[in-house]
Amino acid sequence: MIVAMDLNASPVPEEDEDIFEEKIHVEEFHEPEERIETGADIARREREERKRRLKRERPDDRPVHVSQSHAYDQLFHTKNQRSYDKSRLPPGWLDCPSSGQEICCMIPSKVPLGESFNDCIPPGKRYSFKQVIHQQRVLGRKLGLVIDLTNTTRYYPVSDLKKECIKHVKIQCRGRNSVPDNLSVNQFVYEVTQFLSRQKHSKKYILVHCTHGHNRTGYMIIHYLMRAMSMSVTQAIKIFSEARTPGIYKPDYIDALYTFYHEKKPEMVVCPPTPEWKRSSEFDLNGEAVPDDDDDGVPDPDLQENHETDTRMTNDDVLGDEIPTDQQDALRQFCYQTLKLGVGARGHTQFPGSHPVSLNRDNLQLLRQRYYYATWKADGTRYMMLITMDGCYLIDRSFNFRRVQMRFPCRSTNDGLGEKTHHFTLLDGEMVIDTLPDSQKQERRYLIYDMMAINQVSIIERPFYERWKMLEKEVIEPRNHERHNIYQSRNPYYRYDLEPFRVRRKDFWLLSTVTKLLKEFIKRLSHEADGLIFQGWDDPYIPRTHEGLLKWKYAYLNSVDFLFEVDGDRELLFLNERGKKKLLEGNRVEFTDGSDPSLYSGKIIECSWDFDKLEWKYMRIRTDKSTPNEFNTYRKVLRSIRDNITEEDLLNEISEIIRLPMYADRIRIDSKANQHANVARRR
Ligand SMILES: Nc1nc2c(ncn2[C@@H]2O[C@H](COP(=O)(O)OP(=O)(O)OP(=O)(O)O)[C@@H](O)[C@H]2O)c(=O)[nH]1
Repeated sequence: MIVAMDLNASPVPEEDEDIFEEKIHVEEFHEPEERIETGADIARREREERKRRLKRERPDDRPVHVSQSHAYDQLFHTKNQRSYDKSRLPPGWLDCPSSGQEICCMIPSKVPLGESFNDCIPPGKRYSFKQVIHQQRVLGRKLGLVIDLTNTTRYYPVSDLKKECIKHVKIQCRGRNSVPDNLSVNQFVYEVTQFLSRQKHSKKYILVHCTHGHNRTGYMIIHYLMRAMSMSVTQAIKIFSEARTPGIYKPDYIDALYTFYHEKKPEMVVCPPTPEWKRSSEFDLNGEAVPDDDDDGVPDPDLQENHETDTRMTNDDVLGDEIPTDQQDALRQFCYQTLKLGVGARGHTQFPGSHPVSLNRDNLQLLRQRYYYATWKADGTRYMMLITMDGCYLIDRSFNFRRVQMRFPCRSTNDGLGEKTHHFTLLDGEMVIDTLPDSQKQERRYLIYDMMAINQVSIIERPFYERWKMLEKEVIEPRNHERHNIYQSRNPYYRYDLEPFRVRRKDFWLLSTVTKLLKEFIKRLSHEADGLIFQGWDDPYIPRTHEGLLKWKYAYLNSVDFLFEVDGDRELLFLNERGKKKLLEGNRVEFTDGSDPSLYSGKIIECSWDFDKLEWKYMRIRTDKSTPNEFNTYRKVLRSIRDNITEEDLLNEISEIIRLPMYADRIRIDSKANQHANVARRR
């Protein structure tokens, strides 16, 4: 084959670049015109200048080594400068070792190139799926899955794999200066976990590849190791670098792993230099810098933006990372099973958390009949939280799961710290933002008020006081213990202070302290509170509406969440009834800030009742909710508004209750039991 080489032509953008397709598009469909330099152009120009400078100032003054294979790379690279031939070789590919050692059934590999690349590759260097399958078979391995992390589909036809009954999963990652995003990482870990859990009789292997099988591949495999096994980032990096020498060679990727897992990078950890086969491919035959997907030139603007930290926190901030839909379905099922709920007409789609009812003159009597404790009603955002070994999930009111990186060690059984972490422990609580009074510094805190499962065992039928005590002993204490003894733990580099929020168990008090709670404690809180919760001390956890779980709010804060719609000149308020929209006739809402109502159309708005004007008053948009309140809830709130139990009414009622013999007896029994428990613990 004769190839005309133009050694002076400027370098071509490399593989894995969507801008490549865009460029063709621009050239084909647009009239040539004078172009204003865009941000991307400037970045590209600066990157090229930097490369040229780098080349001039190579610190060790090494000559630019151009291997024979590299000459091949360049030959075809240059050949394709004009034609944008789909069979360009990725730079450095020929000399890059094909695959590494097995890590938990995963084989890190460079991208296999389909038969259409054969003209560009000398026979001994070919590495298509034909060779991959053969090489692995010689090593006694059968492939069952290929995870492809490249940002293009041009390297091989997936039909090569179908013929061999090998599943192909594409998780498109950009490479270049940015690490794979967190959703892609979650997808990768989920695919590997699912594949391995389905292995029955014969063991099958997973080929993981990006372009060269080092940075993106290493980043993903290390994430898997971190989540599947209990180890530190340093250990996981070492395992990968031993299996695929030299491992990850981009410092940003290594730093991102430490940051993600909240670990301090030990000083002894140094990023390996770029391998020779890669380094030489950074320069073309003309000595020009070649930008490519493993370029570590100009920082990615997206990454830079993430460093901005001085934004104020709000309760509407979206926390955590999206997870694959299939994984979410499986986790939803676990919640339903734990809470012993059948699958209704709407499947597992409804948020199953326990919900209090508003206090009215009737259910106020419950406080006399049953034994209650009280707490403040924290006004942040409601989440259930599912802790698993491979991640911790916040579950919002729309029953959506998002992954957050947190650590929850189990109570130690033999004094060794942090040996195991919780796995399928389900909690309920409220996320609040504490503002420290002096510095105005904000801290996000998850206040846990219930526990429904511990390490896969449902405990919803146990009385509340047992669940609450267990929560302290099994979740809070081990975490605090490890935090305060981190240097003796298995991972002394873990930094709890870098987690996205702090964690605390919510306190509950005897009814006799409600006056203090209302008049002093709530005022001193550093987060919002909008009333009180009365919790039955012996109650099981009741999913959805719990008629015995009572909330009291100041009447002016009693609120309903409506779906608001504007239809022509009509403003409509809707509620929910059995999954359908129900129009509330004859009700209107006033937007006190004078804003245009059409701005709120289609939104869920929280409204309180204006006693003077006898109409609803807009409070805020509920971004955390996708449906309005149930019609039934609305009726209860209305009743509570009408009954208008004032602070004075409530305190009078409580002062009578605490004088009842039933209440005093129970306190005596409880405090005796507590004394016994304390003595036993001290022994
Ligand atoms: N069970 C319980 N709930 C609490 C506690 N502290 C705060 N809450 C919150 O109180 C909420 C119920 O009160 P509502 O006033 O009905 O809730 P809301 O935040 O307005 O939400 P919607 O009812 O959906 O409008 C629960 O969803 C919890 O998030 C607590 O100690 N126990």
